[in-house]
Amino acid sequence: MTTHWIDRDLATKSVFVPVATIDRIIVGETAPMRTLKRMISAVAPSDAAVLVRGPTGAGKELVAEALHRASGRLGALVAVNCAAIPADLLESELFGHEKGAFTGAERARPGRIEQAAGGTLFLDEIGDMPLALQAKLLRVLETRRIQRLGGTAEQTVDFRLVTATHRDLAAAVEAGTFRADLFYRISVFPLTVPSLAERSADIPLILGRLIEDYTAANPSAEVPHFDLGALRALSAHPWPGNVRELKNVLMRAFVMLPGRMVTARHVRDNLLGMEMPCADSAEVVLPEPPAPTAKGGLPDPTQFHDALGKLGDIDLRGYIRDIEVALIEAALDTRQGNVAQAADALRLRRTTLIEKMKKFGIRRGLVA
Ligand SMILES: Nc1ncnc2c1ncn2[C@@H]1O[C@H](COP(=O)(O)OP(=O)(O)OP(=O)(O)O)[C@@H](O)[C@H]1O
Repeated sequence: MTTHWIDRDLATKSVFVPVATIDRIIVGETAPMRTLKRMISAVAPSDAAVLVRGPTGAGKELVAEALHRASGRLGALVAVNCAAIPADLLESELFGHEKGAFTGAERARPGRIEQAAGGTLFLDEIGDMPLALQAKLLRVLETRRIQRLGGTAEQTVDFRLVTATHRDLAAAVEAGTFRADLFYRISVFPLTVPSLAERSADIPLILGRLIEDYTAANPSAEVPHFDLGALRALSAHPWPGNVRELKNVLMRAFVMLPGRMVTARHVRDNLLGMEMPCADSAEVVLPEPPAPTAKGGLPDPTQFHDALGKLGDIDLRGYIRDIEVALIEAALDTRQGNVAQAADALRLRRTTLIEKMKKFGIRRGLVA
């Protein structure tokens, strides 16, 4: 950690907030994500300006949300995407305007900076802010005072600034498109969100959270189940669009493979390659039972010794989950969706089976 991060605000106000608060917002347990969350926890309670860097779709906005929620600030989190608003409108969007300030300003309107009073102002894509506006923002950061367009009175505003960019701002300073003084002002505490490829071991966890979010918003959606091979294929993908791209892949799985077992081939051909899955594979694909078998057709557990020798490693929890899902679905299929009979067949209590079905998103036989 370099000392230029330690400014007065940070030194006097920083208290670590529990990482649990941040864990609820940002999913990820790999080393770079744990480090990022510890840094968020350390800086959140201070007033230090945070610059969030990272590739597109990696979760920079989520970091801003985590910083705000963990800050204890009672005001709102106000987000402005500097790249999405035309340059000539950005100034009035940020500073607000008085009635008659320009043609069409029929009413006075507070700006986004005012709206962030007592809270956090999140300026996304700050690297796209026009130079003239950069000078005005710098003045606000130095004086903590703003003036609406067409107004004469100044007012004091207390907000915490979080900015984000996928650009190399130091290079933009060199090129003369970003002010050096503003760069130092906004990057008191720089945070970097790693690309998804740098934390591919987090993909199953992130996928789980995205599925939860999707089913909360679409309760009747049938959840696709990713088998071990599918998870491996996802891990091998380079993810240029990061978590946003993973989210798109999952949306395709909900549309193309609802309630089905998703395999590595599905991932490569249908979800990343965008071919429609074959109609003849419309049924749930159960793993091939290897021979010789014990217990009336189920794989003999002694075979795992040989298999593991060849494989080298295995995601045990993922593999056991796939087996559980496949057996529960098979039991339900053969009992025409009757949960009580399927529970008997699996020697489970009915309530235990229902709990498992809810956990895995298996809806067959459950009353909505
Ligand atoms: N760790 C994560 N866990 C769950 N969802 C995530 C995670 N990271 C990102 N997402 C989701 O991925 C999507 C993209 O994230 P976000 O908008 O924060 O990225 P960004 O880096 O700000 O993108 P951009 O550079 O385009 O502004 C969002 O829907 C977000 O909720």
